[in-house]
Amino acid sequence: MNPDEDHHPVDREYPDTIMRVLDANANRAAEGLRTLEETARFVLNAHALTSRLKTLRHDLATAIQLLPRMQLLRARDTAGDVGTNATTQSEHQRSNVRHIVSAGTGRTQQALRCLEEYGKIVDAEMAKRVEQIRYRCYDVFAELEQVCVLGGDRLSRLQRARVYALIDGGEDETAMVQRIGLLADAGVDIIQLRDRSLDDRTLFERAVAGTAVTGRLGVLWIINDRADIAAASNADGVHVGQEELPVGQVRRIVGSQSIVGLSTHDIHQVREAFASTADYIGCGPVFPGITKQFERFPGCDFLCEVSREISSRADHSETRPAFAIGGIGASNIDQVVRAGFGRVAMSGAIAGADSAEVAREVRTKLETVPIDNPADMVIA
Ligand SMILES: Cc1ncc(COP(=O)(O)OP(=O)(O)O)c(N)n1
Ligand SMILES: Cc1nc(C(=O)O)sc1CCOP(=O)(O)O
Ligand SMILES: [Mg+2]
Repeated sequence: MNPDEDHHPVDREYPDTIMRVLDANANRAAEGLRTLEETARFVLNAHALTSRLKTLRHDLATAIQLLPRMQLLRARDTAGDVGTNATTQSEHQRSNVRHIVSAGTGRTQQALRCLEEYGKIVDAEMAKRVEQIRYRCYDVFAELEQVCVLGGDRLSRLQRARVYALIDGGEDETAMVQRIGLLADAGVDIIQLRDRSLDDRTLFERAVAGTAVTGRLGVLWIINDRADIAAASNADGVHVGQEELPVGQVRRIVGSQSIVGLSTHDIHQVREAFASTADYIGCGPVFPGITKQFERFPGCDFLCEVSREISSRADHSETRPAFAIGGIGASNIDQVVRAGFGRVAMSGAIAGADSAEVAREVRTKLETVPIDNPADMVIA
């Protein structure tokens, strides 16, 4: 349908008062949905939610087309609207993203209800469609608010993270928990459980124990390779490699509130990762190390390429935090820093008795590199 044409069977003129309510609330609902969609897209990186909000916005536009558009426009009288000056103090105050979301969801729901009630006078089909949209909004909005609290908190901690430690499951659970405590005290921001020697049940139990202790210590807890175990143990996220389950499928298992990390070994993989729903990338291997053997080392040249790629993208919502990985420790951290990296992941270097000193020394060097904090968002 050409939106400029008025296809409504205009066998009657509706009062301007009714048309003004419909016109104002159609605009209000569409604007509210767009605000929420932009939040899901640019602030929260919540791709599935973004597309659900977009579909709702399009369905609303289709329903509104059932109204006599010319009558709506003729009735519009913004200058004569006594409500335009009747603003409240709270309308001008949005201190954080969560605040924007709760204001947006509330406004949109109210506008949809008005559209539905007044729409019944003009077009019953339109009112019925809006009612369905309102019901769908309840679910999507509930999820959006949860992502804001949990996912938003995780993402903002990820944005600030510099030191990422990979650990195994230890001799037993107590030993692993002690190790986590020591690393957290040394300022490590993220800890990954990477242990391919444990059976699934033991890995799951270690993952659950890690979720509890890292939650208390304020450290992010990531499970290597296993989206199922990350989801079952309520970990903060999962890390996968290029030969493992694709990020989109991992996302289906862990949901939009979890962190998903992806390994990259060349600049094409980095660009692909930035176009995916991955929340961060590992870049390596930089140097030979004791944890894993490699045939090829993209090294510091690769890190320089990634740094250039990130700084060339003006819209930082199109990049992700990047952690250099592979053989990194106190002895070579200067080279990583010179390549422009302010974040690293380490395994072998933080496995010994001096792990806390290494973590602290590495962190001090990394802090000389500014890290982009794109949203710089306060999701309190
Ligand atoms: C932070 C981080 N970066 C890279 C990796 C490596 O993942 P992957 O390529 O899947 O190799 P494995 O660790 O599974 O052997 C990682 N685990 N963490
Ligand atoms: C598991 C792993 N993945 C890498 C990659 O480049 O993807 S490097 C690596 C080993 C990390 O341990 P260490 O710090 O002991 O070298
Ligand atoms: Mg892997």
